[in-house]
Amino acid sequence: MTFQFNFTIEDHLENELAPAGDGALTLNSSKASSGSVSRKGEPENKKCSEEHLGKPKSVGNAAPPPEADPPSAAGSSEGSGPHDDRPCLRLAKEHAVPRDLKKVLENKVIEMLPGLQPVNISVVKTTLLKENFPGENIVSENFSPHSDLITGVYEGGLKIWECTFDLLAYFTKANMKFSGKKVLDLGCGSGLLGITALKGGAREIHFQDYNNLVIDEVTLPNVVANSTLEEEENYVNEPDTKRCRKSRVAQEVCKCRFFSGEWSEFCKLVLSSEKLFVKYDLILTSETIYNPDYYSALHQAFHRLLGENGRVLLASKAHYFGVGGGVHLFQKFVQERDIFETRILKIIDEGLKRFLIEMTFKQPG
Ligand SMILES: C[S@@+](CC[C@H](N)C(=O)[O-])C[C@H]1O[C@@H](n2cnc3c(N)ncnc32)[C@H](O)[C@@H]1O
Repeated sequence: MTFQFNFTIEDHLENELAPAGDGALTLNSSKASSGSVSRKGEPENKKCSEEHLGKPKSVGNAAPPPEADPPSAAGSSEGSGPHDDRPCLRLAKEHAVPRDLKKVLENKVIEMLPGLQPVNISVVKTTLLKENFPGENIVSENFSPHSDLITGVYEGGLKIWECTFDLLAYFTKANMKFSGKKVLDLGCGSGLLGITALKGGAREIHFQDYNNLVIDEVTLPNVVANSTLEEEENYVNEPDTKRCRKSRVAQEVCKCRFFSGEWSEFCKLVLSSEKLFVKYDLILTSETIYNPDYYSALHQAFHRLLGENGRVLLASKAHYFGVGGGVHLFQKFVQERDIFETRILKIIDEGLKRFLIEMTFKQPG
């Protein structure tokens, strides 16, 4: 099985992209994957007030988040709780897949990702990353070079986070079956989890990321690139290779839908997009519980979108320094809501401690 993604984010972002004079440019990241957070700038499609954004997170501050009840979440149907303070709501939208799939890979360079992945992974480098950011206001000015994301502005999807590889390894080890399933890669970033499901024969795969840019520049190109490579491998000896390849790639990509936006907005969008929305059999999510302010929206998304016999596979670091979230806090949050059962599938105790967790409904049906 071969994977690809479309950039090595560190190459592009480690240098802290300076904001262009017009304020268009915007990204900042570092190799550290500790989940340190800074807040800067405002999302394009919805400017947020200070109250909505919540308290600034200081880099490297490992203090637990406040336990006192913050203001209740606007529009939340799950009631208030210790972490219902909702940050800015970036509106959700579905991204159209271009008819000409070749265009998606224009200016992208494909290369193998080095490392010890359980599967071969290659990378599509986005050479024009800087220039390709019109409109998405991810401002880097004064943003700490050690931050991986900016709360409410850029939520980290341009980087491939460690726990994605933990889940990929688990899929291989557990001989995970995707065939015929409807799958959501929630907080997808590079989209590797969803791509794996696609390759494994999933019936339908939805990819969601907070940022438009991530979907357009990273997730979608990766899906197309992986479908393309797969075709090249499979059909290399067949006579009418080209025609065959085209149609098969299109068929694969047709199984996928791409969304950006904040989780509760995403929920609203997908639930209203079809009269009888068929819920997901499987929700895959990696490194999405770093911020306790998002727990309500995340839990609500699981609750509203997971099929009654479905399961969530969640990968996370034990703790996210600087942001305050982590496995213990999230499990406590889930227990308090009493909707899901959680089960630890695996603990990875090398470097930063990490967990793979399964969530299922307590009372299916
Ligand atoms: C740290 S990144 C992880 C990306 C990817 N899953 C990985 O493991 O490489 C967190 C992801 O969750 C998404 N995310 C975080 N908070 C969100 C929110 N409140 N609403 C929607 N998406 C959010 C971001 O878009 C981002 O892709």
